[in-house]
Amino acid sequence: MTYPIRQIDESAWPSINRVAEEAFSWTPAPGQSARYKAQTEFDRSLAAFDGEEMIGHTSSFGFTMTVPGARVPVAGVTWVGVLPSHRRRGVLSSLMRAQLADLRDRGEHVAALYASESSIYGRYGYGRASSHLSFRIDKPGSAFVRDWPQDPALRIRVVKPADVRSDIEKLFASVVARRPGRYDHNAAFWDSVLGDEDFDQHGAGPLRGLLAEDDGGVRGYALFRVQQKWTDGIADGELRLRGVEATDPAAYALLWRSLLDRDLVSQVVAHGRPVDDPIIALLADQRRLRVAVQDELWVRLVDVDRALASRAYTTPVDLVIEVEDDVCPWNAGRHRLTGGPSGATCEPVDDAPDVTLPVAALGSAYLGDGQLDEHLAAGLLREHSPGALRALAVAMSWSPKPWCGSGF
Ligand SMILES: CC(=O)SCCNC(=O)CCNC(=O)[C@H](O)C(C)(C)COP(=O)(O)OP(=O)(O)OC[C@H]1O[C@@H](n2cnc3c(N)ncnc32)[C@H](O)[C@@H]1OP(=O)(O)O
Repeated sequence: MTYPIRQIDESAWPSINRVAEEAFSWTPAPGQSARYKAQTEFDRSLAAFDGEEMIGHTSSFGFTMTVPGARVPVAGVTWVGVLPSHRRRGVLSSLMRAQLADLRDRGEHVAALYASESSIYGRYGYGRASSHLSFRIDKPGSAFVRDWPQDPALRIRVVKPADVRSDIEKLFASVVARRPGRYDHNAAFWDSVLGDEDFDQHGAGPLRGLLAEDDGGVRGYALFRVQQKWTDGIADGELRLRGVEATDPAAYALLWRSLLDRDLVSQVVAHGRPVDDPIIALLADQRRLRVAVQDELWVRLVDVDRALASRAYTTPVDLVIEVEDDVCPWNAGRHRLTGGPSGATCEPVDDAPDVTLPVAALGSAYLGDGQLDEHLAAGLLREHSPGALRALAVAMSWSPKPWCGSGF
């Protein structure tokens, strides 16, 4: 049985909400549903119907995202859900195909998402494009290395985050282009983070903030909550990091030092941090960082030629890539990629291929995470010209490592 898919508008919000509440077993906090509605780009929303009943939904945000050497439009896919009554009947597959075709019609060539489960999106040509860390640092033993960067001009200011919104927005805008995977945050994003309407859901008090600044202005901020706790009469609080950004290493280090030194706190817990977070190098005893790694962004090249031509490459590259793509058949075939640090071209050709890759492998390498190396070592990719895959893997890798840091 197939279920028709239609673009929807704002009037469908109660149905979208219902699909999300049931699919995710989600109970919106007061005000949360209205906020999500305000963020939804209805002209980018598609739904599947069984008669009059909405049974599945997907949407996307129109982002500008940093990629190696450039900033490009990216569809940030979100709100994907299918009613429990209609699971495993191909509804998601139909929605994904319709969404990718729609993005192509709009002239958008890259899609990205955070997956609720990592086994879902590979079949639609998405590849794991970045990873992130969750970690806990116990305060005792959290000393920094002896030569950690310190700037006597810097000072810490305790703030209520909503009161310094423009400082926070400006600071974030100044760092967003530094690392692939980061996207511009609009007013609705900051409303949601700094408005802190659902703070009681976190069980750790309101959002708190610190600014690192000197006479010239703000050089960094940290956002966090603190869960108060006493164990056997001893202060045992937990500081939960929401975000920390800085323009320079000294400001970053000072913010972290202030978080780790907070009174009545025995540990700092952070989720969704970059795999090369400088805090790792700052800690003198790195075993104090109890860490877990997980997939973060999944990337899909909607239009292989335009996507590959939109980024820069670490080393010169000139290869014919044969792409396998049964979900977006317009991508299937051979493409010559010619490029280097200052840009690239990519065009369809009939020449003999140097490598054959599933489109998901290109998605996983797109932001520079070096995933092609892993796929190569795992024996998952085919090369026809010896050394071609290694050359492509090196060219597509990038420093710093990609990281998004803000789920959507
Ligand atoms: C970007 C985001 O929004 S991520 C959020 C995704 N949504 C959720 O996690 C909410 C809860 N889950 C759901 O709503 C649904 O189960 C969905 C959206 C994950 C799947 O929807 P369905 O309509 O059941 O998927 P559909 O029937 O099209 O399945 C297609 C294929 O994916 C597989 N699949 C579906 N869900 C999952 C899953 N959670 N894990 C692994 N495989 C899955 C199916 O087995 C099927 O495999 P096949 O192609 O080999 O036959």
